[in-house]
Amino acid sequence: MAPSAIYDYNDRDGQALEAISDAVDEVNYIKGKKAALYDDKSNFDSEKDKTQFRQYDQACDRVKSFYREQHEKQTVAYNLAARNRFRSAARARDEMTVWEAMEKLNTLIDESDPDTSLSQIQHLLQSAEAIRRDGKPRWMQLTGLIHDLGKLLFFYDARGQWDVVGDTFPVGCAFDARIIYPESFAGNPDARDPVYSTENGIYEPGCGLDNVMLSWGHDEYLYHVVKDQSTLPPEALAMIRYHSFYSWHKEGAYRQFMTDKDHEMLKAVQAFNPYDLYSKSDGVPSAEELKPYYMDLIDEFFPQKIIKW
Ligand SMILES: O[C@H]1[C@H](O)[C@@H](O)[C@H](O)[C@@H](O)[C@H]1O
Ligand SMILES: [Fe+2]
Ligand SMILES: [Fe+2]
Repeated sequence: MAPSAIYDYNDRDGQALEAISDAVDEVNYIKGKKAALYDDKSNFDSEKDKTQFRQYDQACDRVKSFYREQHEKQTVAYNLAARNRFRSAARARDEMTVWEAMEKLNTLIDESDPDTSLSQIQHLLQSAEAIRRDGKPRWMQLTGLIHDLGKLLFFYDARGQWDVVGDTFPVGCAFDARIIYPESFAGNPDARDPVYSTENGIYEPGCGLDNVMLSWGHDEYLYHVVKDQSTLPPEALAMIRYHSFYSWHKEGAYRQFMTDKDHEMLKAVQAFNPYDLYSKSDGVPSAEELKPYYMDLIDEFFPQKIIKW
């Protein structure tokens, strides 16, 4: 389908189709959500083949030097300090609506991303629209819309992009070889620490991902914001918190730390991932046209409207 056709339902027959899509959501809820959530016959209209995404060996120098810096600086010491700063900073850093946050984020160009040079608002709308197009529940559409809003951290309390964007990985245990550019961890002092460099490091097998410290960035930050201020379900929180943890959700690393609940959440994160990744080659959505639909969706799950960031 040509990109222009994808957004047809926003034009002439928009209202009728919106009613149908609402009804489909309703049914999905009643049916117990999961069947609709976890089927993976995705029907993306990408011009780009799926194998052409995340080709880090062919990525430009900007991406490579981003990851060198991130892998050298994300240490246990840094992660404890970042979490302390986050907790002690008198909330809030800022107060604004979700839509205002999307607009604020729009000036950031993500240096870690080899697959898109679009603005963040466009990436968020592409993800949400791909989820909506597949008839997924409203909470999941909203999750697509907001999943990268944690990148706002860049404007508040960041040392650079290296502690905001990019893939995440656990600190405090050995860096797995399935993380992209694993060789760049040689410059991280934790790789030579007698405890942090062991397979389980400071963790116990089966301790649960809740207890594993993932490299600080947009996922963890937004998870806390959304957990406290929205009515989104646990699957949505997991999609937000773990969407950048590719060595885990895509490559199968760090499975020894998981609990039964983490296995459930893994399915949700994996169901979300194609919408985040492959929608990057979809047509560019019109923020103005889509705004009314998503404003309603935001109101549904963020009761107090003005969010503390
Ligand atoms: O470059 C991207 C980008 O920063 C995304 O927001 C993040 O979720 C991905 O894991 C990463 O590969
Ligand atoms: Fe992200
Ligand atoms: Fe994303």
